[in-house]
Amino acid sequence: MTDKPGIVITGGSGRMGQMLIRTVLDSDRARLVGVVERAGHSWVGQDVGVAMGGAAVGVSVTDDALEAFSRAQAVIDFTAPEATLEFAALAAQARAVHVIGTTGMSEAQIARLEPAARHAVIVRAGNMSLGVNLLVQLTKKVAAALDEDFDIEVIEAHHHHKVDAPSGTALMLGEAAAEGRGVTLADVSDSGRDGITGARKRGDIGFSAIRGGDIVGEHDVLFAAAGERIVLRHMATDRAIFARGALKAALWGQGKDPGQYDMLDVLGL
Ligand SMILES: NC(=O)C1=CN([C@@H]2O[C@H](COP(=O)(O)OP(=O)(O)OC[C@H]3O[C@@H](n4cnc5c(N)ncnc54)[C@H](O)[C@@H]3O)[C@@H](O)[C@H]2O)C=CC1
Ligand SMILES: O=C(O)C1=N[C@H](C(=O)O)C[C@H](O)C1
Repeated sequence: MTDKPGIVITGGSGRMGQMLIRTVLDSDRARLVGVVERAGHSWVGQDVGVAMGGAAVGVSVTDDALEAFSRAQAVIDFTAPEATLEFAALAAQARAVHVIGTTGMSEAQIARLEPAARHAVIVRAGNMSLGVNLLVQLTKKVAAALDEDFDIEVIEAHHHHKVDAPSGTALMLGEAAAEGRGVTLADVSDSGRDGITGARKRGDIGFSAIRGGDIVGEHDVLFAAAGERIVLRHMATDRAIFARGALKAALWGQGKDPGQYDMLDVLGL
């Protein structure tokens, strides 16, 4: 027997899934007790170590999420919005901490997490890295210090597989800028510009998205005024930063009261 928390990874074959599996297997603070994939996925039924091209690790990939969650203390979930909502209900049923890295959730989908959070700990963040969460706080401070003479634009770049825009991180940075300015992001958000858009509106917070190649994730917060510009930048070069943050969140959540938390809570920022 061991008292190290047992962790289940959902979406195990994905870019983040595989990074999370390696991170948990390498950790001396947690155990990998399950890996979940979609029903019908070629990995289901295989040992996950073998499926990843290496030696067996004694954990079979399953499509039975509830059975896997019932053996775990935490579920780390970087999949897709509707899958994450299903997993939230099941993780709550199993009373497992649910760490959500999935982005692209609508406001309505986020609201649907609330019932699960009454029974279990949910830690959700569009970016689990220390650097980005620090950048969130810096963005809030700079936005609070500057007036609307400075146009704020969040510019993000990601790999060509990414399906959502603006990125979850860009939205976190936009929210931070809006909070610093004392406004509501929904009232001032300007994304997806194309065609004759008209001049930039004073006070708007803009979003620009680049998609290409294998870019892991880059985010600039630009404060542009007449005669000067400030740029706050984070560049991710390795997905391990997100996986390490997610595992930290899974461990931090043990024994916490049910509810919704984010990485600022986990990192104490
Ligand atoms: N919060 C953070 O720090 C980060 C968040 N992300 C987000 O994580 C998510 C996944 O990103 P990637 O790994 O690049 O995508 P991916 O497409 O490589 O992986 C997604 C995985 O989820 C699986 N999946 C989908 N529906 C499922 C279901 N119902 N049951 C079980 N598995 C299911 C897919 O089969 C796939 O293996 C995206 O929303 C991305 O934006 C990515 C990196 C960092
Ligand atoms: O899809 C990704 O890859 C990433 N998604 C997150 C986001 O939407 O911000 C975090 C990171 O930038 C990588």
